Amino acid sequence: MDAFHQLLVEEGELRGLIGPRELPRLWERHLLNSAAVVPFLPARGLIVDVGSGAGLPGVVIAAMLPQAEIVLVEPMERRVTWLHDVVDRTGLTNVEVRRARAQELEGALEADAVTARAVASLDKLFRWTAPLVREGGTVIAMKGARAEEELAAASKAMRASGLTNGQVHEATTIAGTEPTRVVSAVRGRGPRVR
Ligand SMILES: C[S@@+](CC[C@H](N)C(=O)[O-])C[C@H]1O[C@@H](n2cnc3c(N)ncnc32)[C@H](O)[C@@H]1O
Repeated sequence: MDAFHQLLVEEGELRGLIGPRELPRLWERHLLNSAAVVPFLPARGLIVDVGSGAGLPGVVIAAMLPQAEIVLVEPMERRVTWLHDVVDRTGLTNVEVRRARAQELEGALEADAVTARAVASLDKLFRWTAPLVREGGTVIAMKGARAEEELAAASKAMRASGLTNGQVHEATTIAGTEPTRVVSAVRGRGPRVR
């Protein structure tokens, strides 16, 4: 985590990944915020982070769950290059980087959980990520203060994608840091309705 933080400090702004105002608050706003999803994930198995960008939350998850396999999915070449550099320079051995849009990977991955932070509206996310999750697996989306409203608005897309049990959880890592909202949904049994 320290090595990742250091890389973001040294190169994050230069490589267009993080705004200058974010640098002093990388730990709280980005790294600890990303760490808040970890309790919602399995300690082992395949976890796919869609739209990883600078590596959030995927790289943080990989560092915190060394027994899980993490696939970072990112379509932008520049960001994919960065993610490969991060993997090389942090020495993480449980990470694979895939250059793709989530929608292009249907049938290619059967994840135990898929995560996404600041990637798209929930209705889009449900449609993009549900096909990447095994039955009984979970979709985990990090959302802001309006998570409940967004979940209500996306309930049709959630069901149409074969997901059930949509819930909003408030999550924090250490006392004093701003809580974040985590939306979870489970891939149900039965045929998906499109
Ligand atoms: C606002 S950034 C957030 C990056 C990171 N998750 C974070 O929290 O800092 C959104 C990222 O999602 C990626 N993205 C956009 N559409 C996508 C799609 N259909 N599939 C996968 N990634 C996508 C973008 O290239 C971008 O890197």
